[in-house]
Amino acid sequence: MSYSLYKFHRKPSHSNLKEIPGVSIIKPLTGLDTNLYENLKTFFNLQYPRYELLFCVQEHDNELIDLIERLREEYPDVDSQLFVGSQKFSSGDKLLKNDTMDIKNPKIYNMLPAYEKAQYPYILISDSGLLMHEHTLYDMVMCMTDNVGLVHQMPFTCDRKGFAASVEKVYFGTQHARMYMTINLIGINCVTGMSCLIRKECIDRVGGLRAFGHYIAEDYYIAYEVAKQGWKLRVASTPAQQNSGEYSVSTWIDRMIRWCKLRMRLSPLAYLEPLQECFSSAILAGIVTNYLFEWNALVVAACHILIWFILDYLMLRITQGGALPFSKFEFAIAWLLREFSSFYIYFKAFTGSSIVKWRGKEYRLGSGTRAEELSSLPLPPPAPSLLVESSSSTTLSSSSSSNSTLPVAGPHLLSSSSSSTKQSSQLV
Ligand SMILES: CCCCCCCC/C=C\CCCCCCCC(=O)N[C@@H](CO)[C@H](O)/C=C/CCCCCCCCCCCCC
Ligand SMILES: O=c1ccn([C@@H]2O[C@H](COP(=O)(O)OP(=O)(O)O[C@H]3OC[C@@H](O)[C@H](O)[C@H]3O)[C@@H](O)[C@H]2O)c(=O)[nH]1
Repeated sequence: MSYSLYKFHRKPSHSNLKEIPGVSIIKPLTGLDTNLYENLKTFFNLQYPRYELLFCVQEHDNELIDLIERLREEYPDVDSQLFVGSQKFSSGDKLLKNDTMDIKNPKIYNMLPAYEKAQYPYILISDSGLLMHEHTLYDMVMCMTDNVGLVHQMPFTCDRKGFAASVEKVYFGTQHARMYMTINLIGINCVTGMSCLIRKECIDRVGGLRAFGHYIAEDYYIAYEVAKQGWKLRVASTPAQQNSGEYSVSTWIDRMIRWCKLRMRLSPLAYLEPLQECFSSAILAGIVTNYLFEWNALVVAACHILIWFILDYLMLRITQGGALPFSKFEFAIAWLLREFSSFYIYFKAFTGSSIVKWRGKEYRLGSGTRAEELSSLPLPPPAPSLLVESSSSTTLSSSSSSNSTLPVAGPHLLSSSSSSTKQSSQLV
């Protein structure tokens, strides 16, 4: 709690904006979410001197493309490009079908062409459901001091209507925030890839984003690699504002089961997670104090739960940085539901199959979240080349990939060499 209080919602230090490096913001998109227009719009309004927006549409979707085009027309001064999935890999490119066959992570697959085109030294991987405050990019860059290689936002949520939104906010602002901040405070890699500002050189050094394509938990491996190269990982001063329009308690539970399955394969410590929940630790505290001091176990457990509940409320207020959008009564109900549903989530993750469903596709998780897809990714078509639509013109580009060595199983990556060249020419 103290670390969050120290970390969050602080004003960034002032510095000479001209010295700030450019940022290539990669937005992997899969579908038309209710809030997508509103969310993407915030990226065109960022108060930052030099950035480009690289939109990646996984599969051809006219409505989604129209929405992005509308925004790009509204903001002609913002440098942006659109990469459409079905047109991105071609026989004409050096990034050939065979080179992409080993990429199982669909988010990585989707982002590849944008990464190849990114022109700035920093890249920001930013998930589709995020809304960004106009100063957040600047704040994140300010956190990227000389020894820092990756700045990540702790996942949190915007204020949205409905009980499901309250449950999500309570989860991300209490249990998740507590663990996320604690683990980061003690310097262990705990990075969620929802909103990550990364020095591009760190990724280039291992052959580009494709080097992480084997794993579903690409975020963990990216952070692992950055740290291995001697850089520090830092939590940003503002939490990520998830603002997806499609949410419900069951969607949240399914997502948490998927995340838990990932963590189980990243660290055996994940199996101890149930022990750090309020009710299980209350039972343990009751038993232990009864054994040691003969205290009344029920009273100890009740006090434990009450104190925990109050501290969780404070933690949520700290993460929110202001008033909550629901009453204390609603907080209590959402908190109880969150606490009890956690055991269901652990049970399903620990005892369920190794298959996870992500955006309609299924993947079998192997060791270290190494993935084997059960429903295939869209294969590269025999089209002439990679189509890139830029804000000023439409260009035909050929991109190249590296001859990188890909990560090995388990939470370790092998360093590899990389070489990449880029060319582009006007479309006639
Ligand atoms: C007696 C109590 C023992 C408590 C042991 C607690 C072990 C906790 C382990 C993990 C909790 C992490 C929760 C953070 C949220 C991560 C969200 C997430 O799942 N994100 C995934 C999807 O984006 C992502 O791929 C994973 C990222 C990081 C996973 C980190 C796993 C290693 C954790 C090792 C922790 C040791 C902590 C010990 C200290 C308190
Ligand atoms: O098939 C897919 C799935 C997802 N994505 C993109 O990946 C991003 C995250 O997807 P979701 O919002 O569905 O999933 P999550 O929030 O659970 O992802 C999170 O957990 C898993 C990690 O690997 C991700 O880095 C992290 O963002 C979105 O921008 C989405 O559009 C793809 O581009 N293709």
